[in-house]
Amino acid sequence: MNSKIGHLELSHIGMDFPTPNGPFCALENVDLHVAKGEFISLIGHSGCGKSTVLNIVAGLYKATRGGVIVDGHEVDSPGPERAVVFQNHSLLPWLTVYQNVELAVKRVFRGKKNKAQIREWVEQNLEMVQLTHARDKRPNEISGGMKQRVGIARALAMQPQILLMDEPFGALDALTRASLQDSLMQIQAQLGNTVLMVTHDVDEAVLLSDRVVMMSVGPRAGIAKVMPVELERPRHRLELAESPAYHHARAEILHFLHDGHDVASAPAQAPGETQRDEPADDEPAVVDVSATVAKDAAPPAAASAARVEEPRSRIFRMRPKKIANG
Ligand SMILES: Nc1ncnc2c1ncn2[C@@H]1O[C@H](COP(=O)(O)OP(=O)(O)OP(=O)(O)O)[C@@H](O)[C@H]1O
Repeated sequence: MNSKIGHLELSHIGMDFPTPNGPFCALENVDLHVAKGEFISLIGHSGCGKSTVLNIVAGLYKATRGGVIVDGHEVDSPGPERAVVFQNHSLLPWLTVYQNVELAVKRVFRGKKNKAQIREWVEQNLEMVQLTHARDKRPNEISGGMKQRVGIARALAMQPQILLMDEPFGALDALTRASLQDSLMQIQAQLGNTVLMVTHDVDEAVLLSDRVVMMSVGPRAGIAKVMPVELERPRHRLELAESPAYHHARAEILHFLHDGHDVASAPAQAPGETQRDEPADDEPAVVDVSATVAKDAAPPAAASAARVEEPRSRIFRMRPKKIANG
């Protein structure tokens, strides 16, 4: 990998989604500079626009305003320098573990690696996520954690300068999640990829990130706060459980989420736009509130996963979004 590349810039990004009631402004003025090799987590209440930001950076969505710049060049479509890992691992079910990784490697390195080099590279990446023993199994024969490791191996095998992860460990049990988080920290330390990860997990954000980017609640969501995580690397979760700096960082995020950063922080509605913080008559409203975040705001002594499921403040979500397939 070229060690000088991987700088990512989100410049004044705005995103309007068309809806039957007019455009819905999901994001407004999202600005972020990510240095090469930096690990950034995006955190915020459900529906605030985290995945939209990630999909725009991946080139799966095109921003309505502003744009994404990678190493000085604007990008608005997917590219091999930006690999995506989704929560649902999106493997091809008829291919083996080996073949799923091989397919991506062949696409990226066609004409640059010969057959033997491709084989060696696929094997090396499977070894990195400790899946050599399962190389000939198909996705339906392996566990969720293993599938997610295949997705990570496949993404890393493309040698992306930028790794984009949308809740990559969200569907896994706590032990598998912890083990994959540790592997990711080791791999990233080794390869120096720039990482942008969406998560709901406060502990995960603090453990893995150099900076945690906290988003306001939409519509017109944006970056409300950026918190540097000043914990030395390599990081070890058991040692962090004793670290006041770790608990301080964790508490800062929990307070941010608990305090709610919603429409109050949004500018006035633009002419011709439909305000979408109230549901249309035909739209099922997901209303929540309450205790879930408050529960997480308890003293973090256990240092276990604190997932923020729903906002404290009353919000309405739009109808189910389309799923982006990478
Ligand atoms: N394709 C789409 N069409 C219309 N609205 C969309 C679309 N995709 C997302 N939205 C809306 O944009 C807002 C941001 O959605 P997004 O999925 O980015 O939020 P999120 O923070 O990732 O949510 P979660 O944490 O629940 O996954 C939401 O109100 C959502 O309903």
